[in-house]
Amino acid sequence: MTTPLKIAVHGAAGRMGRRVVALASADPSVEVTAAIENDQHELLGADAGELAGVDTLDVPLASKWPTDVDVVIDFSLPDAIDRCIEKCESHDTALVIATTGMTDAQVERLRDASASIPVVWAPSMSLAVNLTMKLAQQITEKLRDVPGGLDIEIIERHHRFKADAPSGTALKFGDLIAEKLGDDTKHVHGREGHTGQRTRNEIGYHAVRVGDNPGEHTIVFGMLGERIELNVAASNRDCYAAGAIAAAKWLIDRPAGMYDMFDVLEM
Ligand SMILES: NC(=O)C1=CN([C@@H]2O[C@H](COP(=O)(O)OP(=O)(O)OC[C@H]3O[C@@H](n4cnc5c(N)ncnc54)[C@H](OP(=O)(O)O)[C@@H]3O)[C@@H](O)[C@H]2O)C=CC1
Ligand SMILES: O=C(O)C1=N[C@H](C(=O)O)C[C@H](O)C1
Repeated sequence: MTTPLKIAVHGAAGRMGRRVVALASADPSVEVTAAIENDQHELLGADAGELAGVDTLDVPLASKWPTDVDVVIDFSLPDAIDRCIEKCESHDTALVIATTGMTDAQVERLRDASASIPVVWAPSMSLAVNLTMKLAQQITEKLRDVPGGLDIEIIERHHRFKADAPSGTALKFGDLIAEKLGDDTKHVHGREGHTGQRTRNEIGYHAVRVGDNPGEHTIVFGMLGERIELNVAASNRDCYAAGAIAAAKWLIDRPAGMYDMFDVLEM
């Protein structure tokens, strides 16, 4: 039997961190060896397995950076990202980064780090979401020049606790669609007041925050006379956690570089 992959979960007490710990603890090919949290967290010292609702793992929630780790899986906050990148770089540890809402400077920093460590960065680790992104690109390509014009709007729905808007996934859908629409695409966030008619080259974004929705994206392709709507909705967070663990396993054999879930899923 091969040695399990040693994983550290960054943001381990969060909604996503707990699901990564739970799924990883049921997978014999990986082992959670560290659970990282901020140094003020009220649950520091608690067992990561118990927090995740599974067996005791003898892995305490800690803020100190671990040394003996193969891959860090991050689901945290933009404020926590700089340290995470710096530590992975200095410890030569592969990094799966799932946090959304990073600044442009943080993305640049991540790209710099990927010169020396392998990184998977994706706003959605879900297989279904990534497949839907490809479908959205295909539909855009086919309908782009339809007589009467094509209007594309992105509606995302998430739980009331989400801190960033629009979702990282909605923004990625928009970027991928814009690649097919052309360079003059405008990204318009919500509408209010006397906006005038919709222009031809815009993508509209609408962020809905309701209850405990774990993530839903609808891409509307509106034409004169008919409409397509692509909808992809999570019913729980395990699609993201499973995708992140798959990314960690895939990443361990890769050279330094910046990868995404299209690479992991071979799409
Ligand atoms: N790519 C993907 O597939 C997905 C991405 N996400 C993204 O993942 C991120 C986390 O989501 P979610 O789990 O719902 O959020 P939570 O707020 O539930 O979890 C974030 C965790 O990170 C912790 N944290 C804060 N600061 C630090 C630090 N310095 N070091 C380590 N941990 C820290 C938080 O602690 P505290 O509570 O004390 O602040 C919290 O426990 C979001 O950006 C979200 O958009 C979510 C789902 C899927
Ligand atoms: O915060 C969340 O919950 C999610 N965030 C990610 C995003 O911003 O795209 C992914 C998923 O939709 C859940």
